[in-house]
Amino acid sequence: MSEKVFPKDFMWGAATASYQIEGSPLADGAGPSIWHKFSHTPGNTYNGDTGDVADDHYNKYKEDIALMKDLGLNAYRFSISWPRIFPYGKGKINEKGVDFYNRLVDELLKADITPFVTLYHWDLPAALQDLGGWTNRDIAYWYTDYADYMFQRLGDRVKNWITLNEPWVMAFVGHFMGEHAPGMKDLYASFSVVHNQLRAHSKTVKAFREENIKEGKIGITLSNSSHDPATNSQEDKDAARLAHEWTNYPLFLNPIYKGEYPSGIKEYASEFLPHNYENDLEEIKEKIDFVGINYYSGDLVKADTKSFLGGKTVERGLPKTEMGWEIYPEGFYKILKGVQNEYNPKEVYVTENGAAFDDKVVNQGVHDEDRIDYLKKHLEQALRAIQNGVTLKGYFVWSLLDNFEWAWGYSKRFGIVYVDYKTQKRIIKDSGKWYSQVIKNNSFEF
Ligand SMILES: N=[N+]=NCCCCNC(=O)[C@@H]1[C@H]2[C@H](O)[C@@H](O)[C@H](O)[C@@H](CO)[C@@H]12
Repeated sequence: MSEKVFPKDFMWGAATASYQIEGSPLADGAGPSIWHKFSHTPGNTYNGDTGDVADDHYNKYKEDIALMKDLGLNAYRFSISWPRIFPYGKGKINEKGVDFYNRLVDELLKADITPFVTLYHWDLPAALQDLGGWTNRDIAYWYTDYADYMFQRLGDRVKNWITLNEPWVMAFVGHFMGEHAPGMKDLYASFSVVHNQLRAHSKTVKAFREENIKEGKIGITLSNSSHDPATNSQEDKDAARLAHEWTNYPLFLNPIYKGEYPSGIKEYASEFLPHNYENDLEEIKEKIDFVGINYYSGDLVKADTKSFLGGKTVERGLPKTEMGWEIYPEGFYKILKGVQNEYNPKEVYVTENGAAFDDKVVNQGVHDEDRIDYLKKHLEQALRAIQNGVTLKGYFVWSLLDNFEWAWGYSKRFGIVYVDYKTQKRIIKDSGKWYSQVIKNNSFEF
């Protein structure tokens, strides 16, 4: 393999999420999600932005799939909105909700685009939050019933499934920092949410195996930031390792692959884990087919007794994206290589990588050289990882379209396609044209 070309059959895609792009959150019998309620609660999002319209993808999906085809994508990662299927989370089924995803999948297959379906990308049915949401142990059953129903309805055409998107962010940003739905600030709740997501994930993997979906594969998508010690001191090294075990893939892959939480979590955070959590570990240890890795940035960690798990992040002084995240492509390699070394997964997919920049339309175009530079530098590290033994099979850029960036609303643009929210017009950015060339050449050099 030449040093700049990706393996033959490497998968090139783009990723999105239901609440961030679809709009029409309550259309055709759908129930409200916790993000519908959170964004409609004053003060929770920038400018009071909500997902009521977003990219209007619920109505414009055919146009957007034609865009994906123009770009030459051979895969597309999207999420299903649970409350469109089960408006109250369980019980009554909303056929019109199922019908939307049936039409979406059929249109993708017509365009020769492989669907990668995320079953949960944070939009929990609000009715389940009223019962405690992810802090209620019974959610493992409610979620598995929902997932199994989707396997039955779409499994004949959808072969690649992701159980959960970024369970760490949902657990801690949503239940400890309070900046995401459901807006809780309770460390004990956060660790219960970690544990119940793992229980739900593994029960669902078991149900998936029983559905016996021909050539079906199932995995999980995890958020990661590359944490390096601020100095060579033992305190900083220990703090960086703990930050890694807590916020990155080990918190979930250790239980899934090894049947136990990372040693640092057991040593320094066991008081926050649910009572008798050990009784669930055997069941959580359920084989998966691939690991999904999300990566955006890296940071330095400095020992700090006042911070949770004794470490605080400090900056390197590197250039930043519009999110204020430092651009650290080497960290991408470290995370990918680390997953392979520690768990040796059969397959790895980059399920999200991308950046927000201050995109402007100039002469009907968006000349986002900064995003091209970011993507190129990260793809170089992804190829380096493959050349060093990482079983990386595909890459999904975040995101296809500018979209609702959670608490930041529409103020941050991650798309390779610009969305004019006043007119809903799409404009392929220079980065989208560049990415289209990457796919055509299977290389970032052409
Ligand atoms: N470990 N750790 N990390 C904390 C760092 C979290 C950084 N933000 C993300 O990962 C979210 C992910 C989300 O899937 C998508 O829905 C968001 O739109 C993107 C962009 O924000 C990214």
